[in-house]
Amino acid sequence: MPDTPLAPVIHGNVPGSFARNVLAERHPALIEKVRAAFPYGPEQHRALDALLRNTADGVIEPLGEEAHDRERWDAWGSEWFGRSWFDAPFLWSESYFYRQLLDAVGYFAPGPWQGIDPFRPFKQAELATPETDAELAAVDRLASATLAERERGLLLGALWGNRADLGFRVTADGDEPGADTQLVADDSDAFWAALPQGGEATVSLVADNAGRELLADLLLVDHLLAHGRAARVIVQVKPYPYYVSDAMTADVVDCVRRLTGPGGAAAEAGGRIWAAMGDGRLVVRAHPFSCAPLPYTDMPDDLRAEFAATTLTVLKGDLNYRRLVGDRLWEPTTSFAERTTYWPTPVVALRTLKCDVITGIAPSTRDALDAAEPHQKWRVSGAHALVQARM
Ligand SMILES: O=P(O)(O)OC[C@@]1(O)O[C@H](CO)[C@@H](O)[C@@H]1O
Repeated sequence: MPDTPLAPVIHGNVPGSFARNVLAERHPALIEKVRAAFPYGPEQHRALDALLRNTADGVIEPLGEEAHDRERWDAWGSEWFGRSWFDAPFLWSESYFYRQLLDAVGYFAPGPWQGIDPFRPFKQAELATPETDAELAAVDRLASATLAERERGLLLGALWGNRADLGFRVTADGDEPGADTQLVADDSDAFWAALPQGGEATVSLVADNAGRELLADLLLVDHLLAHGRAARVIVQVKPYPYYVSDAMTADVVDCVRRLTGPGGAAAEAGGRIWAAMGDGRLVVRAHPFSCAPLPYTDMPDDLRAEFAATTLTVLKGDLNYRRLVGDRLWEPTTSFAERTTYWPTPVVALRTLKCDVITGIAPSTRDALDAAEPHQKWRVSGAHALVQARM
C-alpha cells in the first residue's frame, strides 16, 4: 500500500452524516418494506420487530451457535459485538445488518423459508417495469450505431444502471437520473484500450445490483465477447441476498431469461450469453468474501489468485468502490491509482456517487461540485458518476 496518509474510517455515529442516516432511516424502512412484501409468519414478524429495536438502540449480537458462518463473522469483526450499531465502522455495521435481516426471515435456517430471497419481489418488479422494456428496445437502436457509439452506449448503460440500486431508492428523492447527471471522472478510453479486439483477454466483472443494472452489465459483457475484446468473462456475484438488490446467480438467470424474451437485438444478445455460459466463456462465481464487511485489501488469497489470473477487473457500484479504495473520508483528490495499487490486475471502477467515499477527481472538479451543491450533496445524490481506471 502506498504512502497516502489514511483518512478517517467512516462510522455511523456522526450526527447528520450519510452513514448515520442509512443506519437510522434506511435500515428501519427496509425492514418494513421486506415485512410488507411477504406473508411471513409470527416467528418472522417477531424477529423483524426485534431487529428493528436492536438496530435503533440495542447492541450488536453475535450470530447464533448454529449459524453456518458464525466463525467467519467472528473473524471478520467480533470486536464489534456488544457495541452500538452506530459505533462500528459503517461498512461493517451495514453488512452485518443484512446478515441479521436474513436471519430474521429464516433465510439460512432449515425450514420453509430457507433460501427465499427477501429482496426478490423488488428485483423482479424492476425487471417488469416499462423503463426496462424501453432499455431493451434501445438495444435495437444501438445495433445500427457505429461501433464507437455502441461501445460508449453500452459502457454508459452499465455505469448509469448503477443508479438503480434498490437500497438507494428506499430513501432517495426522485427515481430516475435527471438532466444534471454528469461524469466526475471518465477514463473510459483506458478501459477500451486495455481490451483490444482479438487480445484474448479474460475480464473479471464484479457485479453490483440485479435488475436493470445487471441487464446492462450483461449487454456489455456480451459485446466484449462478441467483438473479441474478451475471450472470457468471469462475473462475480453475491452468494446470498445483500444490500437489497445485489445480484446473485438466480438474478443472472432471471436477467438472461428477460433478455431472451422480447425479441430483437436484446434477445440475440441473450442467446449469445446463454451460449457463452454453456461453453464456459462466461462464468459466474460467488465467493463468500463478496459479502464480507471488509475492504478488498483484506481479500483472501484464493480470491486474489482468481483476480490475478485475469487481464482486467471491472468493479461495479458504490459498495464495491468503498471496498476497493477503503471506506474512509478521503480528500476527493486522493489518487485513485495509489489507492488501488494492491489490486492484482488493472482495475476499472464504474459507479454512481451515492456515499461519502470519493477519490481521484481533479481539484477543479471538486471545487466546481462543492460550489454548485451545498453540503457536498454531490457525493451522495446519485446524480454524478465516474469511470476510473488504474492500468
Ligand atoms: O453498491 P451500490 O448498489 O451502488 O450502492 C449501495 C448503496 O446504496 O448502499 C450504501 C449505503 O447504504 C452506499 O454504498 C450506496 O448508497
